[in-house]
Amino acid sequence: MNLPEAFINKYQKLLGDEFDEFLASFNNPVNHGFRVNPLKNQLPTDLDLTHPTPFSKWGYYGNVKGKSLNHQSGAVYSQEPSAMMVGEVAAPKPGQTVLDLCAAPGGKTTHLASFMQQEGLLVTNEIMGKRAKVLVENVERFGIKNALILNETPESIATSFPNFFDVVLVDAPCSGEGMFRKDPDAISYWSEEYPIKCADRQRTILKEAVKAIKPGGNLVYSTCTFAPEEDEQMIAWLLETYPQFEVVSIDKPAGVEDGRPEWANGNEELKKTARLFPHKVAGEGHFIAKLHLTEAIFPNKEVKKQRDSLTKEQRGYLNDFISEYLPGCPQSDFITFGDQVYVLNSETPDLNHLKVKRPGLQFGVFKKNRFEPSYALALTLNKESFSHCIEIDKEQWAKIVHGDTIKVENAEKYKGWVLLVCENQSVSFGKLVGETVKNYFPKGLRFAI
Ligand SMILES: C[S@@+](CC[C@H](N)C(=O)[O-])C[C@H]1O[C@@H](n2cnc3c(N)ncnc32)[C@H](O)[C@@H]1O
Repeated sequence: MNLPEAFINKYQKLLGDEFDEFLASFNNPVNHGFRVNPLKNQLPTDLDLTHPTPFSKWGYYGNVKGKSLNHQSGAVYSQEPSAMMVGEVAAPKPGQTVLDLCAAPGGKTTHLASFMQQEGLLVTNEIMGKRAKVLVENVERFGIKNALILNETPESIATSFPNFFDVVLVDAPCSGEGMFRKDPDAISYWSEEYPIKCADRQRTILKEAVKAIKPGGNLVYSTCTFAPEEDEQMIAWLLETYPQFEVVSIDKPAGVEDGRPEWANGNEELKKTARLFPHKVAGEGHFIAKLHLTEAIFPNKEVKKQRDSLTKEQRGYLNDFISEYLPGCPQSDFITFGDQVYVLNSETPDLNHLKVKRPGLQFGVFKKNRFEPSYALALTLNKESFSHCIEIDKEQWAKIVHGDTIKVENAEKYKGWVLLVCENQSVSFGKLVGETVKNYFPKGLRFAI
């Protein structure tokens, strides 16, 4: 691998005797990984689950194809193995308020949701419009019901959510040195000054992120770079600027190292942070810090709640659908954006002035005199929660994701919405007319096997 000379010189000085081993690791193969989805009631099929990663209880080494049932149904999420440690350090509890500030494509968001078990509010935000779209797709595929998805700046998040979250994750945009082996293109962006520029941006993001943490809450900061400017030095700056934070010790699996105080201001507390080096663990380079906010930094402001916004007529259509198809579904509040209807989480603040991609789980859409359930809803359900399910085989699944209609034999004498289930994973809604299942797999997501 062709690494920049300035990069080599920098780490030769910093790492000393360790440097040769570090450099050699760039020629080793990349480790691939995936996490299984505990929000689905079924483990994936056809996947080797005999090589767990040490970084997450849901993590395994191995490769998952994008055009596979396991990926499409959200049974798994492909993630670089050492990146799995970030969610594990954050480990939010069900019922908490959680912010993933720099979230796309959604690796950490789906991991945080795995801990939350659909309870509490997960605000997941991505500043770049195109990347926010991918975040939506991944949140929906994973079957997350409690996410509010935003496409905002950290400033506006801080304004709308003052002292609000129990857990804030800043998985910061960084110089990406830890990903050089996995994504050699990242090398072309690198220069000696790049980590310093990235550190400036990270400070700007963190100055906003701290405003959104509740006293008693935790901040998790992570990067995928080795650069001390973006890692230990960033935490040293944070502790000097906001003495209300204390560093929380991170449990480290074998090979994960302590942060290096000598690469910052010598503050021994920095040893509690974690460094993942590719010559020490089977994964790429990462840095993780966890900080506890002991008392408020900023005065408290009241946050207005978002209200249910269904008309009586819309409520009627929804109740009809729920009583026919979702008998055990608990009573929820809903919010409409145009014709689209979303489940409203009780913690959701007033959404005015925010660029909202999804105010909650997309439930469906009102069309003239009827209600049509969404693909996102289908992926949160299982055979037990929907009244009409049809089991399809892999061949039929391939037709569904391609956008074709399928025929089912011995369909019950029944017309209407059906949840299509393949190998115990919900894959889409369809509509049964005679023996034909009309395809409702979203046009924008269709693919050929
Ligand atoms: C390391 S990536 C996040 C990866 C993601 N957490 C995951 O696990 O899939 C950092 C993200 O920060 C976003 N970003 C870039 N500049 C930003 C800024 N000024 N403020 C907030 N986010 C920013 C990038 O678009 C990118 O999606």
